[in-house]
Amino acid sequence: MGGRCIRPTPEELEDFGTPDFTIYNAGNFPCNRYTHYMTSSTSIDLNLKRKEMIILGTQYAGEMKKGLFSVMHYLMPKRGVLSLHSGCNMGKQGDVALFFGLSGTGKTTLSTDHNRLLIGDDEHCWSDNGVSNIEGGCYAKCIDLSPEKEPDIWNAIKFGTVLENVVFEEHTREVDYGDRSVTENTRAAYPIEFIPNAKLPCVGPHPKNVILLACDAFGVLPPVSKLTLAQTMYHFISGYTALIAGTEDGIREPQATFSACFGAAFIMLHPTKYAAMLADKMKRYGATAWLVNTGWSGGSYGVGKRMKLSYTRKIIDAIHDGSLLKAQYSQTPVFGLYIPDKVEGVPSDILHPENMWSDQNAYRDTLEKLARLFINNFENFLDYKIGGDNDLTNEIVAAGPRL
Ligand SMILES: Nc1ncnc2c1ncn2[C@@H]1O[C@H](COP(=O)(O)OP(=O)(O)O)[C@@H](O)[C@H]1O
Ligand SMILES: C=C(OP(=O)(O)O)C(=O)O
Repeated sequence: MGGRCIRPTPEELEDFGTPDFTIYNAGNFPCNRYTHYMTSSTSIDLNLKRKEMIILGTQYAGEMKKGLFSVMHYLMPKRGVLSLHSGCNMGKQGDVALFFGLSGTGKTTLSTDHNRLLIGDDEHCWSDNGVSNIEGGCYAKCIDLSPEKEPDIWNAIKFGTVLENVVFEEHTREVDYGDRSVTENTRAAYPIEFIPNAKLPCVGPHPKNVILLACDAFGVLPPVSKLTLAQTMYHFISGYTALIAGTEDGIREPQATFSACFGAAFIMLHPTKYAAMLADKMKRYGATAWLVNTGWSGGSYGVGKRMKLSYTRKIIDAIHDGSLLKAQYSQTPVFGLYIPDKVEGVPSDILHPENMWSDQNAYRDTLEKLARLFINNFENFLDYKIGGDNDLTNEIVAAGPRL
C-alpha cells in the first residue's frame, strides 16, 4: 500500500528537497502487450540510473513498496547492509527476532506479538547498527480474523485502516471476516502506530534469533528445528513453502514453492551474495537460526490439520526466551534437522511429525517426495551462476536433505 511507506513528518515535508526516487503509478492503464518480451498487460519498469519506477496495469497498491523493496535489494548490499524479506520484533529485554518466510507463512501474525515490540511485518534492513524497518505500516491477512487469536491485528482495524476485499453489512458496516466470496486473501492495511506496542521509530539492535518460516502443506517438516549455519544458508537459499488454498486461487493440493532468499521477486544480485551476508552477520552477532513449520501436521493438506497457532506461538515464545536453546536435540533422517525433546506448553508428540501420521508409509513417501523437490530445486540452482560468483560451499549443499 502507499499507506505503508514511511510518512514524512510535517517538518520533513517542509524541507523535502528533491525526491530520491520517483514512482509513476498508472495502475489503471495497461502496458503495451506488443512490446518485446511482454507476457501480460502488467509491467513494473525500473530505471536505477534515472531513479524512476513506472507501474502499469495492476491495481495492487503494494506494488509501490514492493517495487522499492527491489531497489533496496540493489542499493543496500552495496553499502554492506542486508535487505530482508522478513518480519521483525523485539522483546522488552532488547532481544530482536527476524521472521523470514513467503506469503502466508506467518511473518505478520508471529511478529505481531502482544508481549513484544513490533518493529515491522515485512521489509527490513540489517546494518552494522542493527535492524530497521523500511515501511511505515502492515498488511495483515484477515480471513477468519478473531479477537481471541489475533487481538492486536483485530484492534488495529479502526478508522484509518484500509480493508480490502472483505464483505460487510452496508448499514452497520459490520465486517464478516469469515466471508470468502470475494477472495480468501482479504487484507487490512494500517499504519504501524495502530499496533499499541509498536517500536517507534522502527529500529532495533542486532538480531538474536533468525526464524525461517515454512508453511509445509505436505505435513512432514517438524514444527520447530534448530539449524546449523550451513543449514540456515541452505534453507535461506531454497526459500521453501507450499502453496495452499489460502493465498492462491484454485490450488487444492500442496504445491512446493521455492523462492531464493524468501524473496526471488525482489533480489537483484545472485542469491548467494545475500546468503553470505546473512551468514556473516549471524556469526558476527551470534544469532541462532530456527526452521518453524506453520503448516500441516498429521498428514498433508486434506488429511492432516494446520498447526495450531497457539502451539506455534508457544514455540516462538520458547525461542525468544532462550529456553529452547537448552533442550536436548535429536537429528531426523533425510532432512537432518535437529528437533528439541520438549517445548513448554506444546505436546511433545507433535514435535516429531511421524508421530502424528496414522499411515507411516504415506509419511515416508511424502517426506522423500519433498526431499526430492528440495534437491531438484537446489540442482537447478547450482547452475545458476552470475559472473564469476559461485561461492556455494560444499558444506551448504551437504546441509540439504539426503536420500
Ligand atoms: N500455526 C500458524 N502459524 C502462523 N499462522 C497461522 C497458523 N495457523 C494459521 N495461521 C494463519 O495463517 C496466516 C499467516 O499469514 P501472515 O501472517 O499474513 O503471513 P505473511 O505475513 O508471512 O504473509 C494468517 O491468516 C494466520 O492466522
Ligand atoms: C502481498 C504482500 O505480502 P504478504 O502476502 O507476505 O503479506 C504484501 O506485503 O504486499
